Amino acid sequence: MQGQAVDRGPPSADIEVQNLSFHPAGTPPEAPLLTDVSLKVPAKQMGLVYGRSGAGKTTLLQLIAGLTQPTTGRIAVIEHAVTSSERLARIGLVFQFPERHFLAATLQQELAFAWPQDMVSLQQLSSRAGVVLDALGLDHIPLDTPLRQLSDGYKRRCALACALWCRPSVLLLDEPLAGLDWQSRADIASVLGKLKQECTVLVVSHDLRELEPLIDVAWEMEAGGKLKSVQWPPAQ
Ligand SMILES: Nc1ncnc2c1ncn2[C@@H]1O[C@H](COP(=O)(O)OP(=O)(O)OP(=O)(O)O)[C@@H](O)[C@H]1O
Repeated sequence: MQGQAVDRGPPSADIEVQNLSFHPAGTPPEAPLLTDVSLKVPAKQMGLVYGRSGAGKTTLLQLIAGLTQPTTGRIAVIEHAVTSSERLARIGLVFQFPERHFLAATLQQELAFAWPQDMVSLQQLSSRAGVVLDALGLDHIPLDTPLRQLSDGYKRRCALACALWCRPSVLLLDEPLAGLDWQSRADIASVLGKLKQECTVLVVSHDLRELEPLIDVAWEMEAGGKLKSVQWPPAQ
């Protein structure tokens, strides 16, 4: 990836989860989705949660992002000099296969959803676009290119651009390499390495190859949504 560092935005933050349990209504009492989950990813590090399909990894990201309320436990995204409402706006969440959920026809229109133009001046918008698109290697793509004409790897970069638009301190990524060819996987892994210089990143994945060198701390999610801390890098 060409590009410069993503931004000189707010300081990045620790992600801290303490004794989190999630037991949605309608699920059997003996089978919580998440059980006493605790983790901490220090600022500007990348954390990984891996584990089998259906273990509860995506659910954990949704709870950290505030999309769902935990049954018990505490979630903190700790940074300096921001209010709690600002903090909520500083989490970028990218779902699995985000390109399937684009709302607009072009990158420019999709970015406008991420940062409605009436909130900022045109000058701010175009200067922010320059920084984000350059960081993601999208600077050579005309903003009015139809998203459907882009390769899967470039669509994935576009989804990351939308998540970065509001200068998040924390990025939560669900299977960021899923469904990509080897070249795109390598390219996106390289992008993520760069994003880590600016944001704290938590990735959930069961697909580790390209991500392995980027990971600082890792946990395995076991059956019953229990999290086990693992040595990283793993012993050979
Ligand atoms: N609000 C909810 N109520 C009931 N069941 C739920 C709720 N949210 C998630 N689930 C179920 O919890 C399980 C865990 O789902 P989740 O998507 O978090 O797992 P995952 O580890 O991310 O799996 P994958 O790797 O396949 O994406 C699934 O069986 C899902 O259907």
